[in-house]
Amino acid sequence: MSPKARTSPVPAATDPAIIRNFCIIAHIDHGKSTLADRMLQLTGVVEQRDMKAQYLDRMDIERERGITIKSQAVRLPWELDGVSHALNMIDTPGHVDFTYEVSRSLAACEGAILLVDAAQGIEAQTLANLYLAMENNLTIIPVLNKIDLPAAQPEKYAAELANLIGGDPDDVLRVSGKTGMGVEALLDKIVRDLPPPVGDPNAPARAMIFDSVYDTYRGVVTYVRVVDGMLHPRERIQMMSTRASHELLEIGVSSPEPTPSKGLGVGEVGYLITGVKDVRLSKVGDTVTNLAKPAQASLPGYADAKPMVFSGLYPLDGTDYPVLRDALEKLMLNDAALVYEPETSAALGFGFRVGFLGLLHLEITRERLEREHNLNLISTAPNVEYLVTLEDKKMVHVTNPSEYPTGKIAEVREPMVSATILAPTEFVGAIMELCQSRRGVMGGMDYLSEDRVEIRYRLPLAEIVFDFFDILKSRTRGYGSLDWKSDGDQVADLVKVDIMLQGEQVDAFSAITHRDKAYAYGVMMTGKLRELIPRQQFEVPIQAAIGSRIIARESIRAIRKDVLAKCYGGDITRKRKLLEKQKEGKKRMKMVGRVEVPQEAFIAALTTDESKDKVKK
Ligand SMILES: Nc1nc2c(ncn2[C@@H]2O[C@H](COP(=O)(O)OP(=O)(O)OP(=O)(O)O)[C@@H](O)[C@H]2O)c(=O)[nH]1
Repeated sequence: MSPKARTSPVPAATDPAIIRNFCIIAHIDHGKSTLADRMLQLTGVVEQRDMKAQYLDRMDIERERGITIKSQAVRLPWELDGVSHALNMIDTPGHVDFTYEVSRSLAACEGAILLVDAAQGIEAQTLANLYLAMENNLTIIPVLNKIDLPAAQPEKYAAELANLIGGDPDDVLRVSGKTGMGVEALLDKIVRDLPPPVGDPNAPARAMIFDSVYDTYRGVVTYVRVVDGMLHPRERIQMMSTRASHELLEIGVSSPEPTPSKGLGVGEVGYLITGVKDVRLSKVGDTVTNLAKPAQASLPGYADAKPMVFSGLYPLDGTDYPVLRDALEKLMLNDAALVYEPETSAALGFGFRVGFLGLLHLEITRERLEREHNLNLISTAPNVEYLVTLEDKKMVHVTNPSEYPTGKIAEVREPMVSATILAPTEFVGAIMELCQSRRGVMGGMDYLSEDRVEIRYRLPLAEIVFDFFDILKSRTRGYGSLDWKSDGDQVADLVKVDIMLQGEQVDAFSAITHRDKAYAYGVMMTGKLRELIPRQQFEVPIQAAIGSRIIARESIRAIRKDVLAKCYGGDITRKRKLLEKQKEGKKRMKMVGRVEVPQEAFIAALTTDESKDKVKK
């Protein structure tokens, strides 16, 4: 049957019986966005000629990197047995940094397609997302994707999936998002197997906000799922957490372009526009109700996204500070997970301490700031947040080594995570060794099949958030996958290592590390700086210290750079030119005490390999 024959105009879907709300959950790269593309095409909502890969990934960065960052919701018409249905599909991100987006989307659905690459099998985020879906009581449709690949092993992985969620391996659908094979059958199965939404159409309206995005032209666009009652355009609505009221300027569904409608009823997923300019006024997790007939109780919300990693962002050119401030403000309109506050560094000048969900989030934010606002930025070495208790019982939250208290410290607590690693059994030894070296404590181990194992560890966040995944990948030859979630905190033996140039402390290079690793950090940093800082007219000692104890030392020998050395004779204009040029060069230097440090040295010393050139995890 041709795709057209199976689709019909979107019905005014106020009858919940014909609605199905679902999301696609998968490990990163298992093909969610490609499958979503095929569904858009098969249901006819996107014309063949307008189709482009990853249709729903709207941000440039999403397209370039081939990853989904923001969730998207689209309505798809699908006819089964002569009845028109409205399927609301919510595409979700796969990377662990954006898990909070996934959990929000799940709460708006009745069902989830659990998509597994037929050449890879179950991976860590497959499990993590499956557990999230189960916690939300979703009906799960297991699907193997990429069956067109020669390396696909559908039999093996269908058995693995059936073993994991129960059921018969033959019931696991096999599709190819690339060729479209099996996708029609999947759409049929969604209609047949997923329960329609239930809610009370006559009750006061209650709609849950699962995403809010800032659009330059339309202001904040809020995505909602209506649970009870109905929302109409032009009526006044109320946000239940703040009691703030707004007029509904527009309400509609994305299919996938925004299409205004006459209202949204029980079970519907759509967008609303109120004219507010700040996503925080349309907070994710909040409940929207009618002002005239407000609901009694709000829907259960979600936990706020909590920043895990902090880094200082400084403009290379100090005069760009106001531009950076405005840019951050704008970005925050769209990214409720981003937090920032101004900070100053003796070495880098004025900047901001910014909290991120993880390194990928940091990198994407930095890239967007640089690209969309034409900024050149230095980001300082990322840090987790420590809780320091002083002997006088005062407690300090430290997100920046320069805030580390100098007084008598009673204890320092660091954030912990519980991590799940999936890999072929042959790598168990290598994985355990890696986790052990990162101060991990093993929680358990399960065999998913005879050649795949799930290993659980409790580890300090600081030990896994930076380069752990890369090392895991290389030690498992690319087969290991990792997922983690935060798991309280723990007392740790941490120290602050300071770096000094000619006896002057350079705050931007300080770090908080475990005592056992302080020496290695000191040696690494002093060595790196010796290479990076040009020789000066006097000798420059570079020292690493814990308090007043020096743990590593290097020195840069003196030199006097005479730019006029090659200029014999008395050509005054040429001499002046050379001296002018030297002055220009010096502008790019930062003075640390009497030492001139080139900007590049800061960038190179602070750029850990994983905060650079990293594309996908
Ligand atoms: N051969 C084949 N390749 C596929 C299929 N589906 C997806 N791919 C490829 O797999 C890669 C990842 O696909 P995406 O759709 O971007 O994966 P994703 O799960 O959406 O990734 P995130 O959005 O980053 O979570 C791309 O290179 C796709 O072209 C398929 O059915 N067959």
